[in-house]
Amino acid sequence: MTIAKVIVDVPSQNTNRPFDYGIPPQFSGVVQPGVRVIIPFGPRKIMGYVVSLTDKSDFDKIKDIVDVLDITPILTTELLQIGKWLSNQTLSFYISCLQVMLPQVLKAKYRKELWKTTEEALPEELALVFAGRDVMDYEEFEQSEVTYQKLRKFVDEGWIDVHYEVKSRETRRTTSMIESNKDIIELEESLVDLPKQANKQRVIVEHFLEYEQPVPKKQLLTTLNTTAAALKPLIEKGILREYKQEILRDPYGHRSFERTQPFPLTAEQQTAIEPVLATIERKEHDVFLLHGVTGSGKTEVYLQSIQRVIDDEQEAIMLVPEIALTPQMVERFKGRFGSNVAVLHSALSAGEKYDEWRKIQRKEVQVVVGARSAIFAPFTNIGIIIIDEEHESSYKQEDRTRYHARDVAVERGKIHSCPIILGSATPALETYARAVKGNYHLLTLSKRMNDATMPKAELIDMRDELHDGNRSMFSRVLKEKIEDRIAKGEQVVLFLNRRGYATFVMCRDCGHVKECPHCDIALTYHRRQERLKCHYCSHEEPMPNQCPECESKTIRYFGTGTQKVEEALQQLIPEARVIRMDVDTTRRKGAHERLLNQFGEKQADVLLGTQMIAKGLDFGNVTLVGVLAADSLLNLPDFRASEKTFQLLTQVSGRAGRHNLPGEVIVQTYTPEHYSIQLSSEYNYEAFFAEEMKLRKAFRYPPYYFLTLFTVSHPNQLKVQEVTQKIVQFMRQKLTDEADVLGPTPSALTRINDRYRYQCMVKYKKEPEQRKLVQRILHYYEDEMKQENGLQITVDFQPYQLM
Ligand SMILES: Nc1ncnc2c1ncn2[C@@H]1O[C@H](COP(=O)(O)OP(=O)(O)OP(=O)(O)O)[C@@H](O)[C@H]1O
Ligand SMILES: [Zn+2]
Ligand SMILES: [Zn+2]
Repeated sequence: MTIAKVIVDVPSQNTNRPFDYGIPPQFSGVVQPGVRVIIPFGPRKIMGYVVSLTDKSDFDKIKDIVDVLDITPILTTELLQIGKWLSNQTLSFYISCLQVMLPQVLKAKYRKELWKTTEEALPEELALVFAGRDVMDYEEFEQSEVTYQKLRKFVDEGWIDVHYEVKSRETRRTTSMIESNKDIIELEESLVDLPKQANKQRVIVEHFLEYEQPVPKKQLLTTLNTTAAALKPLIEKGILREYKQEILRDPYGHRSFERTQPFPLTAEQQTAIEPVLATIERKEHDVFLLHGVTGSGKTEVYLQSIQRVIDDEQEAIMLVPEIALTPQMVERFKGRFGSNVAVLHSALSAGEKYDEWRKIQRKEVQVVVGARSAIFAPFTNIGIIIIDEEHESSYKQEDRTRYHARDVAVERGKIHSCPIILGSATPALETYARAVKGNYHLLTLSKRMNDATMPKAELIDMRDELHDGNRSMFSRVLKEKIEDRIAKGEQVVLFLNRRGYATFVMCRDCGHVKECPHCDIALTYHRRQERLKCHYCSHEEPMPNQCPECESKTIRYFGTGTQKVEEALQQLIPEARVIRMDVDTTRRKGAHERLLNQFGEKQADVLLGTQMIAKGLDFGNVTLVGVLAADSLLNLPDFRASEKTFQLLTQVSGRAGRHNLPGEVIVQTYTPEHYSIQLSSEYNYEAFFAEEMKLRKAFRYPPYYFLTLFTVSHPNQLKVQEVTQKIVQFMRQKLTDEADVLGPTPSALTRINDRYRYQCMVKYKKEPEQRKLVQRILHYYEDEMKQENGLQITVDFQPYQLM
């Protein structure tokens, strides 16, 4: 094998295929599929991934690989195959699909430099910026007056050249180790040879006479209460040896986890787990939907299924939504499987993530618990993949490679011939429909643990409150019940949906709302810095002290942020001890954990928060859950709005009465008659499913139809309209009559970052030609899309964000 097929690190249509490179003799045997290499590409050197080896190339002249970055492949052959599949599924570039599977630090960083390529004096304009240097940073050059056109000209004329230097961001942490370099007898002899006054050296040598094992330098010096100065002569004389050993950063290293034993399963759990265990045993692929009400013991079923896989010497991937990856959750897995677990989530630093990933790669663990991207864990012998809260939209990646972790799981499950468990109290409509049809295997847990009942939910019509003169954001019932729990020493969870509840700034005189100058969206007021920020671009500005329209001084912030709720609650019930959990209070590392611990230790009566507290929390003393504005999600322009509302209300309600004390839920709403609010308060998933399916059928939405969403953006509004119109026409012409092609429509967020956005939505049942057609569109616009700040067309074959 003398030729490597390489996917180069250039995401574009023309380079979206393997390129052939020769393997020079010094790298033969080292270059294998899945390693990263440095290759010449045009005038520069870049990184690429070897995807296969071959003996023959169709090209006469090929260049050689310059360098190899990995000794062990970082992508398994299976993952290379998954990458290819992903690229076909999502129509993303192959290179992007390979990179999405790897930790951040393994993606190369390039330093761009300008090199002087002549001995002659540079033209004046250039000489000015180079200021006597031969090499300069490209970024610095960009700050200068010289235009890109001029740069181009200078390069063409041979004065200067653009150089790329590939830098790996990979960092490894090492520690110094000390070991004896002699056998026991020689050591004893050296003891005799030591100068009389060298007491410290003597102590060190005696240590190694007693203990043979290598020991970390730091530890050695502290236990023997000595310094490096005493060690140095011993190393110089060759008695001891110092070497570097890699240590993996362990984000949970400072914590010890109490080991837990498997519970004897309840009859329901037993019935649910049996078919899963049987599938593991037979090494078969199957997809299970574990539909279990909140608190029914789904996690215990996961844990025991994983245990079986470990006993079989296989590996397990456990996905949980990012926001549910709480310390409590990690503890449950670490508690059962100890150091056999790697944890991957976004709160870890890039280095920590890389080290957790390497534990998987080096086969030091058999289990990974992580958010979406953990689905690409480089295990080679997977025995089960579990996705908890499978309905969560965070399993869908929303940029570049628009994959859904659920699809990747099923694909990997087929390759590894292993079962998949999708678990939820409120499965996605698509998933439940598949289970009903028999494509997935339905398992049900209908009862809560310890015969606890589902908490009784009461709907409060906030319009009545207003009529009766209560202008506060707390209904009278909710206030009374909070006071009652505080008196009894029980705890309360208050939930506020963040979406649609940002605090915006409005003038009370003229109604003017302060919007972002670059996006069609109201700015959000950030109290601590007294500034207004846009959540879509980075724009920010100070809070104005008068209205820019009418100059009135009555400009105020509106809306109900968690901060405002906290203030209102403190006014209403001054004795309440409140812990607020939102993006602001949990930004600092470890803050999340600290706040939850405080609540668990009953240092507060009320836990007030956003989505962050809706899932995964298991506190026995919580007997009341209050939902402040149940309908805030209902009004989003999204066909899944009702489904999301139902899911969220069910999740939040599930936090109450989980152990011995009975729970209660108060749901405040302006639309108590809405079916998703009604049915969630009755915990009736089946009825909700039936109702929602009728609507989906009538309006031709998933799961009855598939959707493809094109989003076109450009700084010029006319241009966007024109391109979207063309796409609509083309798709209408080429697709069958069965497909609905809708548009061009302005997106719900019509302008982001000074770019206008329009969309075209295709609803269809079966269009085998569709991907080819989309590819033709992308090809057609390729040149325009390459221009900086030019046209952008994104295509999503499974859209979740419709804005
Ligand atoms: N077989 C069992 N015997 C005794 N206790 C159990 C058993 N299975 C689970 N539990 C306990 O019951 C409680 C609820 O279980 P668990 O959290 O697994 O439910 P869940 O369905 O995952 O809940 P949710 O979806 O609401 O997070 C936990 O405290 C768990 O330790
Ligand atoms: Zn005004
Ligand atoms: Zn903006």
